Formats: sequence, structure tokens, C-alpha cells
Amino acid sequence: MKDRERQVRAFGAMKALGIPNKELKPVLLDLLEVFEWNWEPLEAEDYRALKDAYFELKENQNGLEDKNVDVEHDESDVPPKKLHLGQQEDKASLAMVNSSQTLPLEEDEMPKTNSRHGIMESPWTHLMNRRTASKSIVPNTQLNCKRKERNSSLVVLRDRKSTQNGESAICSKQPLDAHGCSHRLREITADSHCVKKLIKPKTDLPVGNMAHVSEPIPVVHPGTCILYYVGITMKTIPSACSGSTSCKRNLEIASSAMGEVKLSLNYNFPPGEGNSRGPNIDAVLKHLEHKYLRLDKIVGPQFSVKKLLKDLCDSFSEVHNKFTSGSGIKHSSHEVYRNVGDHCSATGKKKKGSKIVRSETDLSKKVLNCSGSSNSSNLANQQLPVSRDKKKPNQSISDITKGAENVKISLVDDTGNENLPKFTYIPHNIVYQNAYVHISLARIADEDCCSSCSGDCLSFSIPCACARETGGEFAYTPQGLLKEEFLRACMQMEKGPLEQHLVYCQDCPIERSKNEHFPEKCKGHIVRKFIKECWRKCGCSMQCGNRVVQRGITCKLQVFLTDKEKGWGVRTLQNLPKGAFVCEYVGEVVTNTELYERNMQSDGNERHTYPVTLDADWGSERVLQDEEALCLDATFRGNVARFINHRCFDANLIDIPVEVETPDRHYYHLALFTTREVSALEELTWDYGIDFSDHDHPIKAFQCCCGSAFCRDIARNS
Ligand SMILES: C[S@@+](CC[C@H](N)C(=O)[O-])C[C@H]1O[C@@H](n2cnc3c(N)ncnc32)[C@H](O)[C@@H]1O
Repeated sequence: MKDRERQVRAFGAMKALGIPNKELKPVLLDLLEVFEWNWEPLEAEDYRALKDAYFELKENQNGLEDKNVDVEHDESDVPPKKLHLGQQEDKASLAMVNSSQTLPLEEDEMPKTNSRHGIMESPWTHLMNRRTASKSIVPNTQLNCKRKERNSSLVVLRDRKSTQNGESAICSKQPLDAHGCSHRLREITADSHCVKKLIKPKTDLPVGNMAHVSEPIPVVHPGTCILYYVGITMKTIPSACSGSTSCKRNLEIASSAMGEVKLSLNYNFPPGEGNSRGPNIDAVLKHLEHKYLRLDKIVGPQFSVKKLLKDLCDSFSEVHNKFTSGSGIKHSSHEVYRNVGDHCSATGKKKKGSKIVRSETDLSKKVLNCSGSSNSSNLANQQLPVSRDKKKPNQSISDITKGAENVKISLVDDTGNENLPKFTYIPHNIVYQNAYVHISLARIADEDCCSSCSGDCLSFSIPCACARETGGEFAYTPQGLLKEEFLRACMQMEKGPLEQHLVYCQDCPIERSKNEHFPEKCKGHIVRKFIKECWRKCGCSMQCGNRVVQRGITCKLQVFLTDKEKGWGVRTLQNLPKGAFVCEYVGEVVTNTELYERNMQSDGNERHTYPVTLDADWGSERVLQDEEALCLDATFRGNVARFINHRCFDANLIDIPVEVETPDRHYYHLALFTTREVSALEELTWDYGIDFSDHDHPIKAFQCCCGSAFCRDIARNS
């Protein structure tokens, strides 16, 4: 059936219920937009969705009138009282037969159909058209109020019961990509006010498991945030909010005969923020998850789904507030922070006279524009915060690397409360003074490199010599990710080293540093799994798949001020797959002795970077001299990794040693890879491996507030 015919039928059916075309039109347009211009769900059950949406809108308008909101009414268009659906259905069916005198939508309001193929032209164009057109439909005096109400008209099918199984009509026409997203929708979202993502429908899942088993499809409209759980078969609909007025206003669950279940979250923006988009739904969910993890709330007798949904609403507003507070003041763009990169002390105190300069962009633009690349395709499905009037000044740096990396790395502080970090950005490790790092081509034996290779070593059926280190197989996939098995093995070792993964020194430099004259017995060091990358003695190209870490950072990262005592942290600005290389931990290579000397000079009050011990030759027969036991200290010089905070056990990054230019375990690179998929705007963390109970350790541990349910800082948590 053609779109036009369908419009006529819809108008006819509704007219029979006394619904004026003029009032129906905006509701119909909204619904069509929600259903991706797919008529079937709208037409199902004799236009049940449409009727509900219309009456919902009317109810809301009445509610507003009660509150003395000035909404004009055209008497002739006063809607009929809501009928019981049973009564309406018959009428509507009859009306459809005789619907010729209905008022169709104007041409520019409907998605155009390609006349030759019967396919819709760019839906994005139609969305735009529709938006423009809808303004002319609603009289100016009613516009604001109507627009607001129309958001809630998107919440349809409330309290509907379904007995039919079926896949979602919303999704059925959309080809899904590897991420479960519709390409058509991605096009739409690039510029529209919606963020839409489709999922593979799942059937026959119990409603109680909904939040866990089905990925949400966020659809964010101004003032309304709707999550769709599509394709879940429902026999009965839980009314999560029944009985609670405030909850009812905020959250609704509904299903339709088509098998889709919708969970709608309405958020009333504060006055003056009517056009806000609201935060990214992934960020909201993450926020909630973190909150639950922190409070260990998900289990226990107090747990209730109702409470969980209420918390979801709260999280939405918390994330919204977090992103909107303190952004929006315009500043001159020619001023730029100058003090990052200056070689300053690590005290973290603001250098007198240092020029504080801000970007003229608001936070959302900063997140987008400072992401290091003009190609923001990876951010296309991200809902980013929008500027508001600022309460506090903010600070930002567009690129802390000052061009030293492949990508820009921005720094934002939307509170304006933190002193800017003072350090020199270096993209590669540098030897401070006494550390003995012996790099020479001669040290790499011919059998330890692949001089006869060319191109990409990963493309050969038989792995070259460089794969020997990792059991005859490369650690990387052709996509540049860590192989699942290799990653799992590394994670297992780190989580709970079995006795067989530990080696003991005869004379442990760590123990010696604690007590030079009477060192305790070595407590053991983990024997770690190494990656060996091809290097300069190898014949392959720089694009070889076994050269990942040495090619440097490629993902979009941002330094930001975390909301807790942790200070600065790093987040990703793009979704990252599991096993992705994020960055190397770069710093000054110092000897143990040098590190302890530095440590003695520090007053212990500042937030310093935590030094990394290169545990290379631990357990070897010979006794390691202090100048051989190396550490990386990123306090004064380092790269973005110096901002990555610690998290006990369940961090989303893992550090893996990578051998590049030295064949021994004395000096190596420490690379950070994702342990799981990481969503854009999630904070990146890794487990520093601190033993919080070791009070003799020369480096005093901080009080951990990682929020992990498995936090090892017992003193802090008890
Ligand atoms: C490598 S730096 C990380 C960047 C640091 N947050 C900053 O603002 O410069 C390590 C320091 O951050 C702080 N930190 C990192 N993780 C933390 C955590 N889980 N809890 C509390 N403080 C943390 C500690 O002060 C630690 O010495």
C-alpha cells in the first residue's frame, strides 16, 4: 500500500472517533518518526498506537491546563473523551472503509517514495522537512506547549497487553551492521536530534530479564529519552510505576502486539533547557552500573526492579546535570593554556602567572572537536552534552601532546576547580640518567627477527620467527586486536597468579630498597606473558600487523576531571572493542635508586603518578643491581597514560609487556589494552597491582577509591 493511501486510511479511522485531522497530524508524524516511517506498528490493532498516542497527548494537555498553562483551543477541534479501546476498535475499522474525505499530510511532511523502486529516499531529508513543516502546523501561541507535549506523545502503548509473538516491525526493514545498527539510522543520526541504534531482535525472553538480556536501543528526543527493547515477547506487562504519580511521569513500560517492548524515560528539563538533547543513554546506563557496583546494590533482599528503574531515571538526571553544569561561558579562543608541557614540579600547584586560557567551545564541542581527528564517524552514535549557561568557568587544552602523537588528546575540566597538571609530554620513554638500557641491532639475533619477511607478517600462512615468543602464533588479529586467548591468559595471570607464575629473586631489589641491611625474602614476581613485535631488523613493512604498539596511539582519548578524589582521569571518546591497544605507559626510565631518591624528595602530599616497575629479570640467577632494576616514572615526563587511574581487579585496561627493540626482559614497553568492550566516554582504568597492605613499600599507596566491588584497599573500605 502506498504511503498516501495509508495516511488517508489513518485519518479516516481516527476521524470516525471524532479526532480532528488537524490534531491528529502532529501525533501521526511523531509516531511515524518513532517507528522509522514504518507504518505497520502504527496500523496494528486498528491504529492502537496512534489512538493511544493521541489520547496520551490530550491527557497531558489537560494536565497542563489544570496547571493554568496557557494553551489555546479551537472549540471545533475539542477531542472526544477517551473511549474504551474495545469500543473504539469497531468504529475505527468501519471508518477505514470510508475514509476518502480525510486530510492527508502535506507532501513535504511525509517521507518521499522513490517512484521507480518504491523505496524511501533519504529519511534524513524527511526528518528535516518534517521538523520545519511541523512548526507551521501548530499555531505559534501553542507551539512551545505543544512541542513539549508532543514529546510525551511519543510514549505510546502504555499498559498494553500482547498475546502475539513477533519480531519488531521497527527493526524488520533495517539491515543491521556488525554492531547491530541500521545503516539507514546511522545516516539519520549523523545530524538529527536523535540517537538511534537498532539491535537484533530477541524473542521469548522473560520480561524480568529484559534489562540484562537485551541491548537497549536509545532514541533520544528533546526532553524525552526512550529505550526500546525490541522483539521481546510479552504475555503480561509489568507496570513498574503503577500507583506512583512521580514515577509515572518519569518512566513507562509498554509493549505492542508486534512484540516490541518500550521503556520510556521522560525527563523534564529545567526551564530554559527545552531544546536540550539530554545525555548519552550509554553514559546514563554506565553511570547507573557504576553506582550499583560502588554500593554493591544489585544483590541483596532490598533489590527491586521498581527501584532499579527509578534509579535509572535518577541517573539520567545526574548525568545530565554533570555534563551541563559549568559549561557554556564563551571565552576568547586565542588564549590557550601554556603551562602543560612546561617542565614544572610535580606538586600539582598552580604556577604563578601561568596563563589560564579557555576554549570558546562548550563542553560538547570540546568533546567532539578536541578528539584528535576531524573524522568523527566513530562518534556518530554518541549523544554528547550540549552547552548550557555556565555556573563556573571551565578549562580545556585542545592537545596535551602538542602534536607529538598521531592523534590529538584534549583535556577538559568543566568544574574549573583543578589546577592544571604540570609535566612534559613525551610520546616515548626516555632514560633519565643512570638506567642501563642497552639497545643495539647486534643484540637481536638473526633467528629472533624476520629479515626475510616482507609486507605484513600476519598474512603468511606460517608465522615468522617473531611469533615464537607467543607460542608460534602472533598475539594480534589482522584487525590489530589482541587475540582472545592471549588476552584471557594475560588477564588470568594478573587476576590471581598461581604459584607456578611466580618467580623469586635470590636477593630482591624491592626488598633491598625497603631494608638495605636486612632485606626480607623475595615475595615473588609474576612471570608475565610478553608480546614480541617485529622491529628494524625485520624485513616487513611498518604496516605489518605485528607492529601495533610501536605505531602509537590511534584511538581518541581525553583527559578529564573525574568526579571523585582521584583527580584527573582518561576516557575514551569512541567505543573500543575488546583487546584494542590504547596507549603505552610512557615515562622516564629510572633506576630503583633514582626512584627512591625522587620519592624521598617529595613531600608525599601531592598526587603523583604511580611508578611502574619493569620487572624484567626478576628471578634470574644473578643478583640484579639497583641500576639494572628499572622503573618508569611519569611524574615529570610522560604521556597520556600518566593520567589513567587505578582500579582493583576489574579495570577495563590491562598492561602487557611488549618487546620491541631489546631482546631481553630488562627493558620493555608496557602497553595498555582493553580487557572488554569499552563505551565512548567511559573512564579508562588499569590495575596498578598495588598491594595496599604492604605498608613497608617505598612508594606510599594512595587511599583507593576505585569503586570496584573487589577493591583491595581494605583499610579504606572497612
Ligand atoms: C597515574 S596517576 C593518575 C592521574 C591522577 N589522577 C592525576 O590527577 O594526575 C596516579 C595517582 O592518581 C590517584 N589515583 C589513581 N587511582 C586512584 C584510585 N583508584 N583512588 C584514589 N586515587 C587514585 C593517586 O593519587 C595516584 O597516585
